[in-house]
Amino acid sequence: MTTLLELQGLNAWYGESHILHGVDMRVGEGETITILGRNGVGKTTTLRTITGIVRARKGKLIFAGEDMMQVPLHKTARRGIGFVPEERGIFSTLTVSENLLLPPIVASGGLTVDQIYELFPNLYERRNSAGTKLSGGEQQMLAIARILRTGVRMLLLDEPTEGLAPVIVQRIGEVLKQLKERGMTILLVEQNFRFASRIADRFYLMDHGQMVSEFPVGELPQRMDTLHKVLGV
Ligand SMILES: Nc1ncnc2c1ncn2[C@@H]1O[C@H](COP(=O)(O)OP(=O)(O)OP(=O)(O)O)[C@@H](O)[C@H]1O
Repeated sequence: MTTLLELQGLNAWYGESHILHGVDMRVGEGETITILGRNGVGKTTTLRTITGIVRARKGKLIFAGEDMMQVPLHKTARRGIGFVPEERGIFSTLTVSENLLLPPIVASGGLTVDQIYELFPNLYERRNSAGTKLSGGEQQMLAIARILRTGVRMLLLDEPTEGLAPVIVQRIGEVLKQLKERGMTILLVEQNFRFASRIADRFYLMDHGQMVSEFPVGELPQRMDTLHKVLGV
């Protein structure tokens, strides 16, 4: 499998705070990877460092063969990395369809608005509703949907199921599966094992700003006891 994203010895800082202490990770083209770890170990910071939002960083960060350390923040999306942050970033005064059309197209091959509405029928029903009127689940779907239009090659998702009802979590899982079938590469930070085990090919376990283990989804059952201990869930 071709490597799409590679991190080697990645370090990152917020001011004086050293948060990532040499992260090593590889994501193959078309793979779905989940990062697990307790609160505060650096999962979100890993995603923010990959996207270039965190600039105080050192180490190797290669995306599609290109050294991303040299790419300015405003150009990272154009390289094909789409980030859905935990706070979702929906514009509350704009309608669903206006939110959808906001991010610029960065490459061909993205979904059309019609394809997006096919994938998210509830967003079609709410296309004229303002962002403020949406439920948490609808906001999460809109945050994912609007990136699909842009033609990115890789989706970074930060805890997409947090605080959502089981039926919505299931729907988001189905959408991610369909995206995977279309060849999308997905990197997910997620606490919900059950959700993650339905879509992930591999897992990385993070602790103290490093990846401490890596395993395929098939090994999840025998690792459950250790994971429960490490994650405290
Ligand atoms: N903007 C910031 N400035 C300074 N420190 C930060 C900032 N954001 C996060 N941190 C700190 O960096 C560390 C790692 O945070 P991060 O959000 O990456 O953890 P996480 O594994 O994603 O956990 P969580 O699930 O709680 O978000 C934490 O100690 C956190 O307090």
